[in-house]
Amino acid sequence: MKMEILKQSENGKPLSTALLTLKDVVIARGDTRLLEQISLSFNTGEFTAIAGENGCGKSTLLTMLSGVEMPSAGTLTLGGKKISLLSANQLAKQRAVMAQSASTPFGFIADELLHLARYQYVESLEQKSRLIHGIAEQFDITHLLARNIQTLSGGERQRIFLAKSILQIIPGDQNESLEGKLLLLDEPTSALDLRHQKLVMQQLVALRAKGLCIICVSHDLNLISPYCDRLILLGEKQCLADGTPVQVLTTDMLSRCYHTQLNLIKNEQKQVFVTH
Ligand SMILES: Nc1ncnc2c1ncn2[C@@H]1O[C@H](COP(=O)(O)OP(=O)(O)OP(=O)(O)O)[C@@H](O)[C@H]1O
Repeated sequence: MKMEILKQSENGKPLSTALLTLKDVVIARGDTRLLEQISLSFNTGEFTAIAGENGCGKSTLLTMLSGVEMPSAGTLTLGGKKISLLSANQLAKQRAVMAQSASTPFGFIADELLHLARYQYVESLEQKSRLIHGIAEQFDITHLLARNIQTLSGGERQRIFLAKSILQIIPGDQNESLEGKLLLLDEPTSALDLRHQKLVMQQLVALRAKGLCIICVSHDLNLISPYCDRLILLGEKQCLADGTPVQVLTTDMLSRCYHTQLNLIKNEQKQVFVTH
C-alpha cells in the first residue's frame, strides 16, 4: 500500500505515515456549510480527539471520513487512494465506525452482533470465537454476550458496539500490526462509568501502539486529553486549533471555541484540566 511519508527524523527513518488525508474539503448539510476548506492528515499509530460545540459538524465530519457520504468539495484519501473509489468490502476491512447512538433495529444477541462484525473474514468458527472472547474480555463484556442488545444499559451497549467496531478491522492474529487501519468513534464513552472510561481509554492506547489510527469525537476533554496524541478543536466552520492537548487547551482558545469563560488547572505531569 502506497502511503505518504509526512515527517522524517534526522536519520531519515519515517516518524509518521499519513493514512487519511483531507484536502480543501467542504462539508455541508442541506444549504448550510458546516466546514469550509479543511485540509488535514491523520497518521498511522496516532490517537486524535475532535471536540467543539454542539452542532459545529463533528459527527458530520466523521461520517465523511468514513466514506459513507462524500463531502461537497475537496478530496479525501485513505491509504493513498481516493475514498470514493474504495469498494464497500475494502472499506469494511480498513475502517470501522462507531456512531453516537449505536443501536440495532432488532433484538440481536450481543454475541451474534459481534460475530456479524467478522462476516467478511475467512476464518474458522473456533478462530472467530477465540478472537471475540479475547476482545470481550478486554472491554469487560464477557458476561453480556448472551444478552439481548435491547435490554442492556447505555454503558453496557456502548462497550458492545465499541468491541464490534474493533472486531470489524482487527486481523485474526491479535499480534499482527494494525497499520493501515482506521477507527472512527463518535462519543464512545458518553455513557460509561469512571472504571469503564479508564478501561476503554487504556484499550484504545494499546491499539494505537499497534499502529491503529484512531479519531475520536468527544466532549470530555478531561478524560481524553491525557490519552490522545492530538486534539483538534472545530468552530467557526474551520479547524480552530490542532496540536497536542497542552498546546490546544488555552483559556483563550476554549472561550473562542465554546463561547464561555473556562478555567484551566495544570498538574505536576503538565497535563491540563478544564473546569467551569
Ligand atoms: N440530516 C441532516 N439534515 C439537516 N441538518 C442536519 C442533518 N444532520 C445534521 N444536521 C445539522 O448539521 C449540524 C451539525 O451536526 P453534527 O451532528 O455534525 O454536529 P456535532 O458537532 O456532532 O454536534 P453534537 O456535539 O451536538 O453531537 C447541526 O446543526 C445539525 O442540526
